[in-house]
Amino acid sequence: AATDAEPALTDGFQLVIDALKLNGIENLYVVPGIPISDLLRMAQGEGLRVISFRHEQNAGNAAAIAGFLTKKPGVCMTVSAPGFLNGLTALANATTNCFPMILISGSSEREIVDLQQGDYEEMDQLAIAKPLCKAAFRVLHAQDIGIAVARAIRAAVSGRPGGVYLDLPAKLFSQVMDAAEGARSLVKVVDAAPAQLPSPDSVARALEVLKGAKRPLIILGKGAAYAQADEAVRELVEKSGIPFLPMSMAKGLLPDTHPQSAGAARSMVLKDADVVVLVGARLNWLLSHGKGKTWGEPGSKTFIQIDIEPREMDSNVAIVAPLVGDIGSCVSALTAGMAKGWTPPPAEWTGAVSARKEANIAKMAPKLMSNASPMNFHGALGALRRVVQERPEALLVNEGANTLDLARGIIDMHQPRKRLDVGTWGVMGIGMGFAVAAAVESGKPVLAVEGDSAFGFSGMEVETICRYNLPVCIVVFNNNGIYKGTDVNPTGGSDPSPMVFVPDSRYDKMMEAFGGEGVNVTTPDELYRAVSAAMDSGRPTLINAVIDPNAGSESGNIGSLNPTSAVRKG
Ligand SMILES: Nc1ncnc2c1ncn2[C@@H]1O[C@H](COP(=O)(O)OP(=O)(O)O)[C@@H](O)[C@H]1O
Ligand SMILES: Cc1ncc(Cc2csc(CCOP(=O)(O)OP(=O)(O)O)c2C)c(N)n1
Ligand SMILES: [Mg+2]
Repeated sequence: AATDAEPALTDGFQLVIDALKLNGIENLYVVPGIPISDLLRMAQGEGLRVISFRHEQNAGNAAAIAGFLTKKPGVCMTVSAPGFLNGLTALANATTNCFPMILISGSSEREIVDLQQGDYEEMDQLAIAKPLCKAAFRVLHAQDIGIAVARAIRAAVSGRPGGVYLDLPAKLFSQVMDAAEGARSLVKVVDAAPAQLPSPDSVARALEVLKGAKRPLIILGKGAAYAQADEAVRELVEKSGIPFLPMSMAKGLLPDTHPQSAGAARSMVLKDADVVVLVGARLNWLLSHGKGKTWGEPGSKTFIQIDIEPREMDSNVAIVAPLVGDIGSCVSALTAGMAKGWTPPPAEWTGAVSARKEANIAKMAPKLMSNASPMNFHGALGALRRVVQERPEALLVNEGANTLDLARGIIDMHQPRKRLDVGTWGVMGIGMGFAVAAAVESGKPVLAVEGDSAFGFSGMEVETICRYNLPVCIVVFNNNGIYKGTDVNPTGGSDPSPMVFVPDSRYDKMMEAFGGEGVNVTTPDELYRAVSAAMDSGRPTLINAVIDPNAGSESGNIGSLNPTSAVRKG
């Protein structure tokens, strides 16, 4: 504090907190330890919400999905070296999925790292982070903290969002400077993610191509969900009359029950469409790279692509009408262009899509009514489908193989940004980090539908969920193993197959260990009632859903990606 003789002073601890608060950061997802424990105590004391995890990967995943949900960078803080490394998978996953997050890690002093003198948790973290994220910065002087935080925020959310690493050597925190000078060094970011308008020529070109379509299709990707341009997207779909196909985390942008949704006719529309409009969706492995039998006759497709990243165009196949800009600006420009004259797609196309969709829904319906016990995936997911339909506000977290692939098609979503899953990388372990941040950021109930293997990657965070008393209901689809629970050791030896777990285990007891609710269910009806009760109570709940170990298939729907040996028999 200031006295007449001495000017007021501030320090690195305070400047980091001030810089984050000045830029609207409210929540920190962390694992404490040297050199950030005091920083976290101070941050909490100054009104930031500090959510403390059991493993940095989960804190990082929480920050990443917080970024996806809020369009502000989620902030994860870790200790140096091992804590930093544990956060890297989440930082890389955020960058791959275009989620804005900032990983802030304490680190050793440069002079010790550069001479490799063996400090406590010594590592050249900045160099290691750089290839895995969108941008990486280090701060050596307290007066640079303000500009560094501003740079990190803008790097995370501008253009294609992604992960940013900010390296803070321990001695930075205790550096002292004049408080007034410190205040002047802070930077409040202006227009961090500016609208990026498409060129009029590119809009005209895209409209020309679209007008010539006989069987057009709109594919909505998680970029379209992230953009929060929901009304503009709805207008494009409904004004154009074009069928739409939502990618996993774009489900709910328009309800899956929307008359123009082609979700239940995915194979047909990908094969038969002639002009495809990609809206914030990459033509990567999830869309078979825009090639092969998924897409019908070679050369039978014309692609229009809306994306904020110009280099995404032609990544896999030629894009005849690239629209580079932000989703809202591009979609609104297209809709405005249609107002000057637009003919909806031929009824034979929209009719054929609807007919196929209705037929597929009718074929699936009886499977979802299955009351078999032990449950199969369809019966269990039929019950959860009803819960989500009755509770459209709830957020749904989903990971696993069969548990993921079947839930994606069976559980309809009714509102935007409610389905949060493994995304582009198909990474296991996002579950509990996503569930915590979904509850913290939205204040809404969260339903996490987890394969038993997937749950195991982040399961220790049930204690975190209990500690903050979060409204999270975890359903573990317990089929005793990875993909199935039936694999056996081919030698007949005492070791179990590497693909199976302790049979008939009770994950619900884990939640009870920390004061949450644990329930064991063996029928879809019991599952429906237990989840409904959990959502009503808002209490941390884990439901152990017993699934028939025979019910699954190897790797869910992507078994074809597995290499097979040509020389080994059987
Ligand atoms: N605000 C935005 N405006 C335009 N494009 C965006 C925006 N945010 C993200 N994107 C783009 O959206 C795309 C998301 O693609 P992807 O992650 O493959 O979605 P999905 O897996 O749902 O198909 C990325 O290429 C990214 O550059
Ligand atoms: C970080 C990481 N390590 C391993 C893997 C490989 C994998 C993909 S899916 C999966 C778990 C499937 O078993 P689960 O029980 O969850 O689901 P179900 O089919 O319903 O039984 C693994 C281990 C991935 N994707 N990421
Ligand atoms: Mg399993």
